[in-house]
Amino acid sequence: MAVARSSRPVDYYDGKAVSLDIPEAIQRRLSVRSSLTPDSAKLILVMVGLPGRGKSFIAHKLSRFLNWTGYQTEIFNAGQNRRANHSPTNHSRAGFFDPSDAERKAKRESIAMSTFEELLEWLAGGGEIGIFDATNSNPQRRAFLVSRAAEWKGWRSGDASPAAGGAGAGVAGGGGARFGVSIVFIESICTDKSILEANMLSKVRASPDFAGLSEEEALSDLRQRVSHYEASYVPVADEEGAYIKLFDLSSKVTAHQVFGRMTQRVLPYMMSLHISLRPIFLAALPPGYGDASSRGSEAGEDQWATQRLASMGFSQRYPGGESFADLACVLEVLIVAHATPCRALRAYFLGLPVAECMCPASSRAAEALANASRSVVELLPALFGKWSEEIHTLEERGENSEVLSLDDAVFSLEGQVG
Ligand SMILES: Nc1ncnc2c1ncn2[C@@H]1O[C@H](COP(=O)(O)OP(=O)(O)O)[C@@H](O)[C@H]1O
Ligand SMILES: O=P(O)(O)OC[C@H]1O[C@@](CO)(OP(=O)(O)O)[C@@H](O)[C@@H]1O
Repeated sequence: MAVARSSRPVDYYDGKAVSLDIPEAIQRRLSVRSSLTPDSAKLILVMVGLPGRGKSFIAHKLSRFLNWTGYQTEIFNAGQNRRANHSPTNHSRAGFFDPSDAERKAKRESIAMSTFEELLEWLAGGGEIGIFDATNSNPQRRAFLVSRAAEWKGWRSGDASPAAGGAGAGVAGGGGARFGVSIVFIESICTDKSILEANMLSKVRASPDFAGLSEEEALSDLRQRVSHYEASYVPVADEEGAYIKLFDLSSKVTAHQVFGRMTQRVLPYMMSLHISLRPIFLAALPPGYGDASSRGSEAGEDQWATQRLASMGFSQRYPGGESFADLACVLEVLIVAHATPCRALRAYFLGLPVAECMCPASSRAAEALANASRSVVELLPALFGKWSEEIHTLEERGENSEVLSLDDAVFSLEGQVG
C-alpha cells in the first residue's frame, strides 16, 4: 500500500501522464539511431589491434560465449590462413610485415581478403556471427571491409537480401534493413609494458611462426613485426562506425553505436572479460541429493563436498602429486551442484555441445560427473582463454590414500588454508 505524502505540494512528476511532444531535433537524433539499429540477422565482429594485444584470446572467449547463448559463431583468422597457404620462411619473419614493401603488403591484403570472403561464405551458409581475427590496423582496410559487407550478395535464396545503399557507418545493408549484416569493430589497446612483455613471451612460445628460433631471436623478430605495424596503425575513429574498445585488460571500455539485438549481447561480456589463471573444480552431487525427500541446503552441499573430498584422502599426497588440501590453497572456484548444471558448465567452458556433455558415456569426464561420489573434474585455464580438463578419482589416488572422517577433514582444511 502506498504511503501518503501529506504535506508535500504536487510536483511536476506527480501529474497525470502528459502526452509527449518530441522536439524535431530529438526526432532527428532518434531516426539516426534507428537507422543504426537494423536488428540484423548477421553480425561481423572485426578485431583490431597491434600484435600481442589479446585479439585472438578475446575472439575465442567471445566465440565460446556467443555460441553458448545460441548464436552460431565462428572465428576466421588471417594468420592461420597465411600459415596454411604460404611457406613459413618467406611469410613469417618480420620482413613480411614491412608496410613499405609493396609486394608483401599486397600479399598480406590478399590473405586477409580471402579470409574475410571465407567468413562471408560461412554467413551465407547459415552462420550468424563471424569474427574476423587480423590486426585490421588501418582505416583503409576497415573501410574496405565495411563496403565489401554492404555490397555482399551472398545470401541464400529464401533469405531477404540486405537493402542496397543507405548503410550507416559500420552498418552494412543498414538503413533499417531487417536482414542486414552489421559490422562492429572490437579493438584491444594495451600500453602497459609489463602486460605487453608477458604477452610477447606467450606469443613466441605458442605461435608456429617462431618455430626453430631461440626465444631471444623470436622475441626480437616479434618486436620488429610490432614496430612495422605501429608505423601504420590508426585506432578506430567514431566516423568508422560501431566499435567497442578495451583498454588494458578491460580496465576501461568504450562503446560507440552499440545498438541491435546481437551487438548488445557483446558489450556486457566485453566489460567483464578477464584472464582466468586459476582452476575451477566441478563436484557433482549424488543423484537424488536435495530432492523433495532429502531437501538439501547450501550448508548441506558444502558439508557434502567437504565430506567427499575427505573420503578421497584430503591431505594425502601421493609421490610426486598433490593433495586436495594443496589444491584448496590455490582454489578459486569450487562448484558443488547437481550433475546436470555441472555438465552444462563443463560444456560451456570446454565449448562442447551440451547434449553430448549430458551423456555419461560421451567421455571420461562426463562419466566422472555421473559417478558423483568418487570423482572431481578440474578445469584448467589454457591458451586463448580456453580450458583443459583433468579428472581426479579416488582410484587414481591409490590404495594408500588416507580416508579421513569429516571432522578430521575439516580440521585438516582449517589447518592448511587458515
Ligand atoms: N584485453 C587484453 N589486453 C592485453 N592483453 C590481453 C588481453 N586479453 C588477453 N590478453 C593476453 O594477450 C596475450 C596474447 O594474446 P593473443 O590473443 O595471441 O594476441 P593477438 O591476437 O592480439 O596477437 C594472451 O596471452 C592473453 O593473456
Ligand atoms: O592482415 P593483417 O591485419 O595484418 O593481420 C593478419 C596478421 O596478423 C597477425 C599479426 O601478428 O595475426 P596473429 O597474431 O593472429 O597471428 C599475423 O599472423 C597475420 O598474418
